[in-house]
Amino acid sequence: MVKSVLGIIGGSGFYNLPGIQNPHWEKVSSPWGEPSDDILFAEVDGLPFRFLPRHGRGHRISPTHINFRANVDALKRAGVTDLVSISACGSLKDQFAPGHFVLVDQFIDRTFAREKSFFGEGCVAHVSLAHPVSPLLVDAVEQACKAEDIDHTKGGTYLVMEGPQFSTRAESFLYRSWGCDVIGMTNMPEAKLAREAEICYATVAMVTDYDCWHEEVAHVDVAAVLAVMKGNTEKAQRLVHKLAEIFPREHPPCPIGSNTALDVAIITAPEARDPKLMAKLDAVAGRVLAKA
Ligand SMILES: CSC[C@H]1O[C@H](OP(=O)(O)O)[C@H](O)[C@@H]1O
Ligand SMILES: Nc1ncnc2[nH]cnc12
Repeated sequence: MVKSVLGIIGGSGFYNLPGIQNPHWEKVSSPWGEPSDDILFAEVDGLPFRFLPRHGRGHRISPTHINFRANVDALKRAGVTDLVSISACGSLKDQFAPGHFVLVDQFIDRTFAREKSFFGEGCVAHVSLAHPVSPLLVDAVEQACKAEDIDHTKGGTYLVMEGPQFSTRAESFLYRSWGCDVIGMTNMPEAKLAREAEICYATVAMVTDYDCWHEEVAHVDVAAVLAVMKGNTEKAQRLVHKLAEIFPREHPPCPIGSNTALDVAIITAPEARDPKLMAKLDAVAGRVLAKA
């Protein structure tokens, strides 16, 4: 049995986790460049725990400039088996009011200025993203929400926009017409890269605003986001503590194969693979490369 290592990526407003046992920040180097920050290593009742602030402490990095590959690779090197993203988002549905948490299960990726794969020239891979989040991990997050009495909905589609500007009203209405539930700027390519790295992934999308489609609510700005974010972060920190407390110490196999995604993904013949790229893939694809 594989031992679980729980990783959290903290989004806007969530840059640290007070009250955790044996915390220390460690620099984890990655061949994919600079991660957003050092990683906070800690333990919760024997469960290894890792935390990375997505925008860096002090919120220095905008969505487009986050090095998602370095972040996911560094978390993989830090041993993470399960990764929960905690994200601020806009709501595209009346029933998801500010303060509500949506445990997203689908994404539409509209980003266009980001590196989206560890693979490419010298080794081509196509992982499945039909089910981008890992059901057992979402179940555990939901259990923690219930235990902490956090108002939440399981399931929902997160539209990922490039940003950093918020949407136009026409865009907001378009995404509503597509049936999307929430909107943000960060969960792609993060979810794609987690799948390539065989890390189980889930997202807690914490609603801060109604974007700009609502007839009775002013369009989103940073002040509106900040006004709700503090309360959301306090709830998210409680949620993370509870999740770590209840999380299975032995990692169950993922029913959708998140942790074996590369078994059927790499198409490049072994003799045609670029040794330089293969060296960079040592952490992400180590499990399958060791077998080859
Ligand atoms: C400060 S509001 C916009 C900002 O917040 C969200 O980031 P994160 O997912 O890291 O919480 C959103 O995607 C934008 O990057
Ligand atoms: N309305 C919105 N659009 C994109 N990202 C967001 N993050 C928080 N609110 C958002």
